[in-house]
Amino acid sequence: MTPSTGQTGSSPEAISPFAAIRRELHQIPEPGFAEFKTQQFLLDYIQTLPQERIEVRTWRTGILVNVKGTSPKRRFGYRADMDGLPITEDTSYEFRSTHPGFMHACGHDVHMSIGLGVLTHFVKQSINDDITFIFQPAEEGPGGAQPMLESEELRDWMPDQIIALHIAPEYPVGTIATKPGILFANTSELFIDLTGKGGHAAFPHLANDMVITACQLVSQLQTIISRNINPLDSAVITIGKIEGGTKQNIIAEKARLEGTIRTLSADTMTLIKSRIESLTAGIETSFNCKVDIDYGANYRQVYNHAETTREFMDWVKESSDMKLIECTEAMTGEDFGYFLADIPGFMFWLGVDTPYGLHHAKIEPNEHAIDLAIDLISQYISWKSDPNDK
Ligand SMILES: CC(=O)N[C@@H](CCC[C@H](N)C(=O)O)C(=O)O
Repeated sequence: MTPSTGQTGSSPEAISPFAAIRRELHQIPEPGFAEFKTQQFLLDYIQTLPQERIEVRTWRTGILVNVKGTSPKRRFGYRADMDGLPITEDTSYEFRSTHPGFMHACGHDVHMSIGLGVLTHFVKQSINDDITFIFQPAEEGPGGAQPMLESEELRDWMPDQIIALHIAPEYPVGTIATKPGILFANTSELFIDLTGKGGHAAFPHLANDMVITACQLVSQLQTIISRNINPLDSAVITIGKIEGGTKQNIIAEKARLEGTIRTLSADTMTLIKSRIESLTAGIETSFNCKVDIDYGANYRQVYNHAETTREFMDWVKESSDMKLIECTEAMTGEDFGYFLADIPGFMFWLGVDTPYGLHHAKIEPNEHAIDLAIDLISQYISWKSDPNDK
């Protein structure tokens, strides 16, 4: 765990221990609730720390660590997500994913290594209050936050205030961005199965072609955004995957659309789902087919606690070396929203300065952000836990 190669593997620049950990994690991305190697890697690292003031529990493929304070009055929480994405990596790294077809393309390797860094800090340097470190599986789906919050394992280590971060490719290293109130959207996955009548390519009049039907439906779905949503509101429907048919000269009996819906309000989500159901009912009639809709995982919005977030933002401006941007909300989703529904706290964007966006096969977050984030969060929690304060 002491690689001496640089950011892309081609430079001889030395890297920090937590950037080295990130590289180890980067090589073993796993799907939600199958983060077995990731869990073991984290447990192995935690085992190397002094054990006197920590307790460790596992929950499915997640991990909870309790760091005991010296005279606790409250409990802070840091949450990191653990899962990778089904993307074939195309970075210039020497430490690319060793799991074909999977990649940490959403920064969860960075989030976890920052979690280990902050944990290491507080194991070595005690504070008054307790801290729960939450390594949460399945953020990309089907969603680990909600069941983890309901788990026995978390119940007596439930934080009074919680923090999480997400890497932001578009911001420079040394920058964080956040805002009070809504930061990330409400999301719903969307899976639509179309079943018609297959047939010979030469006899379209004897079949009900689900490729044509799927194309029509994709176009109709976009009219919900352009024609049914108030232009002063915001919503997104993205169909990210289409499957259909079996061969070029066979009319497709089946097609499947896979996508996601994003809204800034719960009411708009309800409206969109109702419009999808009306449009698909019309598709059933006009294309003489069967349509099945599955909304998959639904995440509630990430809503930053106003007072706590404003206090953090003021502290960053006055007491840290990081540059703070008060950003606008984004249509990304995050099941950390479930934590924030129960516990005051906030999420912030961490600048990692890379030209490729989240979920891109070429994304290469700048690892210098890791140590900056570890320092920032450690200092903030220490400040909050100071008995002379608040
Ligand atoms: C930060 C980020 O990229 N989050 C994901 C969360 C996925 C939620 C769910 N699987 C969905 O697609 O609705 C995102 O895609 O925004």
